[in-house]
Amino acid sequence: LQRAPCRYADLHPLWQSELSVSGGTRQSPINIQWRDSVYDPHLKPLKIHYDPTTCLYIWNNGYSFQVEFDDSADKSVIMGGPLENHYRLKQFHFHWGAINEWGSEHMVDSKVYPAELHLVHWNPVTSTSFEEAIMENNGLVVIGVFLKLGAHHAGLQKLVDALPAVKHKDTIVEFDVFDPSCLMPSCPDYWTYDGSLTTPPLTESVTWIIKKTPIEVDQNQLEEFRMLLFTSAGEEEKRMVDNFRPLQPLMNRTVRSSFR
Ligand SMILES: COc1ccc2c(ccc[n+]2C(=O)c2ccc(S(N)(=O)=O)cc2)c1
Ligand SMILES: [Zn+2]
Repeated sequence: LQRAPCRYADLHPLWQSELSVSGGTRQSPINIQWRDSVYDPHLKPLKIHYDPTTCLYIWNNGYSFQVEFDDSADKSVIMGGPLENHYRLKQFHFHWGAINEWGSEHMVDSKVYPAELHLVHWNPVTSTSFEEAIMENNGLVVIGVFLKLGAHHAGLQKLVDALPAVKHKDTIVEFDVFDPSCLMPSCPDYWTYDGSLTTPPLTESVTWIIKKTPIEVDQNQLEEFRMLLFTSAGEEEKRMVDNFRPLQPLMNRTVRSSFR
């Protein structure tokens, strides 16, 4: 199913500036062709250790809602998989569509999901801060998890219940204890490839780890995402939907899989 015609003029200002990054050779998102991915037996299982007390707050940054974590120590970290060392969790956010027929950034054999979760981590060994890591070659690791329409997701509901408090751009609400591991599918299988941020500054600093198995969320939960606004209080309301970047060319890249 092709995506809705994506007229750049309709795009949120954030994306209007980027029709393509001049000279980009490893841009994201991409369509993962399962049969072209290469099984790599050297890929280790991904190890995730998130400390729920490092969760700080939720905020609406004008292109998604984002949950920020205290990344001042190695408390919420990932390691293993394709990674040389551990990476610290900085934030997670989502991308979604106006309707269930589209919304994810990555696709699998051209299959698009209604939403996609991104857990953003940075390399504290090669960088002293997230902001610095954004500019480093492999400064960031983003874990992508597809959301599909299905059963109610109890763990996600705690997030959904807080969304009305961050309806408008630049609003924030405290979010004390939350373990994002509850948003990970139990299946360990993933694809991995070298890519970029999918919003400006679009820097080519991301090792992507895309989980093969989606998590299930129900219709009401997706509709709560769609109640958020791109706009600040007092501005003419623009619903926060279709905050995904169009597919980017694979160019000279191979997608590796952790599974046969
Ligand atoms: C230097 O100025 C910056 C730096 C980073 C910014 C940003 C604006 C939005 C998101 N970020 C991000 O950190 C960011 C952007 C995209 C993604 S994504 N969708 O996971 O590729 C993750 C994180 C501006
Ligand atoms: Zn994202």
